[in-house]
Amino acid sequence: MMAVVDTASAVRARDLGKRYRAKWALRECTFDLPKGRVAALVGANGAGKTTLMSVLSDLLVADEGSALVDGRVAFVAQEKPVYRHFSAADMLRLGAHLNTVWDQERAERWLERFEIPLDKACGKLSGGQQAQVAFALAIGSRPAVLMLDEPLANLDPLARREVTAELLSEVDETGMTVLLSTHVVSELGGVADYLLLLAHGRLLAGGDVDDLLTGHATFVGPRSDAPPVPGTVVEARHNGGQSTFLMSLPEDGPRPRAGAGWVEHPVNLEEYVLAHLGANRKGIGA
Ligand SMILES: Nc1ncnc2c1ncn2[C@@H]1O[C@H](COP(=O)(O)OP(=O)(O)OP(=O)(O)O)[C@@H](O)[C@H]1O
Repeated sequence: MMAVVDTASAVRARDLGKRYRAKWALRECTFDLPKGRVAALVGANGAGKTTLMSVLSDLLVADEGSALVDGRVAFVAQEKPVYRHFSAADMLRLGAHLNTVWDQERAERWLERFEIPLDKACGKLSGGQQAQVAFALAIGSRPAVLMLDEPLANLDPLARREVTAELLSEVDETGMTVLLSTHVVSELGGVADYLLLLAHGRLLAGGDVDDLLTGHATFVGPRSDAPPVPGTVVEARHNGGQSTFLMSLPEDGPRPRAGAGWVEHPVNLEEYVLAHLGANRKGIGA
């Protein structure tokens, strides 16, 4: 992967595509991820999240398009690989040996923070604890861009909250950029400030979370086949005498207002993601 010089983007992808034999797993993927952000990569099973991260980390070669990453990348794969017979301390020694840049204190601090024993064989740690060792290794390598494939998957709810909080403070302290894939959309609020939404290998939406959410609204009112404002209906639900429309509002012109009887609500990140994924469930056809 070529390094980007003098740009505000940590990752720049242009028409990125990757196929496994004849089947495209990623197609026409274009986005700029600004530096210092925590970006959530979200999509259904098989949407192409791991493929995208693997291409950005140079583990896979793209079949079309280009990707530029600014600086060193650390990628923690879904399986959170650690050597079973190595202790956490051994893993950190390995990290120090393998990485040209290594911050032992930072890596140790992560393990201490999550009370991971340093001397126990990783094979005897729980899945969540092994994940913490893999995170500590990645953090210790002081990456410019940290990519985490399903970092929250093995963690209990409290650990999920603590890991995301720690990641935010690492971002604050180091200015690194984080790209994390997850299915735990309900816990992204206040964590991710950038969203990449994938469906069937294509990018449905990419951008600043606040911008994306501001451009959407939910309207609840009397049962109706048509929405109360112009725009694109992302999701419509009809319940008894009531209709609910989650709308993507027109980008140009003043913000539309619904007529009497309709109440407008802001859309949160989870509602946004679920509505868009639901709308694209049937497939796009690569
Ligand atoms: N090594 C491979 N060989 C063939 N097809 C593959 C391979 N890896 C992934 N695929 C296919 O590519 C598509 C994207 O897979 P990918 O693992 O990137 O999705 P994902 O969004 O990470 O899924 P999940 O949420 O289940 O981890 C899927 O259709 C998958 O079956």
